[in-house]
Amino acid sequence: MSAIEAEDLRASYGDGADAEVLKGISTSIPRGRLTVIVGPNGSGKSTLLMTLARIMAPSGGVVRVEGRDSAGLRGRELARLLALLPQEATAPEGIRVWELVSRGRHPHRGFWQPLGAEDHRAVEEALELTGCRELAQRRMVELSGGQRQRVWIALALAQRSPVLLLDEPTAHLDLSHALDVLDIGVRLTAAGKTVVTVLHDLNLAARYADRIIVVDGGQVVGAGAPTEVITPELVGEVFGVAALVVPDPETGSPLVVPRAQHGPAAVRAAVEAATDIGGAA
Ligand SMILES: Nc1ncnc2c1ncn2[C@@H]1O[C@H](COP(=O)(O)OP(=O)(O)OP(=O)(O)O)[C@@H](O)[C@H]1O
Repeated sequence: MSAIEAEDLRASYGDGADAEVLKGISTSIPRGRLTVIVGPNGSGKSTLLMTLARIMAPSGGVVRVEGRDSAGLRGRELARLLALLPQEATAPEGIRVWELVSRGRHPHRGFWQPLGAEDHRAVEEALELTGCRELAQRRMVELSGGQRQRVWIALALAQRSPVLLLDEPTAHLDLSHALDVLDIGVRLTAAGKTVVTVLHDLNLAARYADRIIVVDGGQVVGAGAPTEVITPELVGEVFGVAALVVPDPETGSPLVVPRAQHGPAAVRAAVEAATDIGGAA
């Protein structure tokens, strides 16, 4: 069964046909798998996640989370099923890491209710999984961009919802930490959770995804296993980049290699050709 199903999902940031950003998305997110959403800047990926999480109300269509129509769920009920790490989260001024991560426990208790033993365990586990234990007493403002990002992931994990939506969780992370975050995603799916993440790096997407969903112009233009979806045609049509797609020699997952017509040699040749033309004129 699917963890999430969207049917003809629509969303707008204003009135009028031009304002529609999601233009009838129908897709399913398999339970217990890692699904990666890719697509060009501005294609609607964040809007899709926010609409699935009901941070943003859809203008049409249906979202079912764990079989339940999300429109009929109260905020706290939905938060117990699904956690969203938005692209740009802002921490309250002066807050320390432990306290911020503990806020992930709000859906499980009254706002003013003190944390119980289970809440403490969930926070500690989330800090451990994200390698943030040693940061627990630091203030968010003192951390590097990458450290902060891991704390935000810990906050989403502390919610202990079966479905986790992560909007570009590897932004600001160096390669090693990006791989760590995606490895956490795999570990979570091995434990039965459903993870959906937006990524820009097609090679990491292809390596980690059980399923890739490609969004372009507010519509799903491809979905399936990485080897089915990541093709030179798709990379050309959706991202406007001429590329070779070759199998990773170790894992077999598709590797996207931009063609030699992009890159310094090609740019220098073009500049030289333009200068020659200029000189001849
Ligand atoms: N608050 C807003 N008000 C008006 N338009 C918005 C708002 N947020 C996003 N948009 C527009 O909606 C479209 C989709 O934006 P969205 O952030 O969902 O794209 P994205 O695929 O996540 O982009 P990126 O890869 O750059 O993060 C874009 O055209 C964007 O300009």
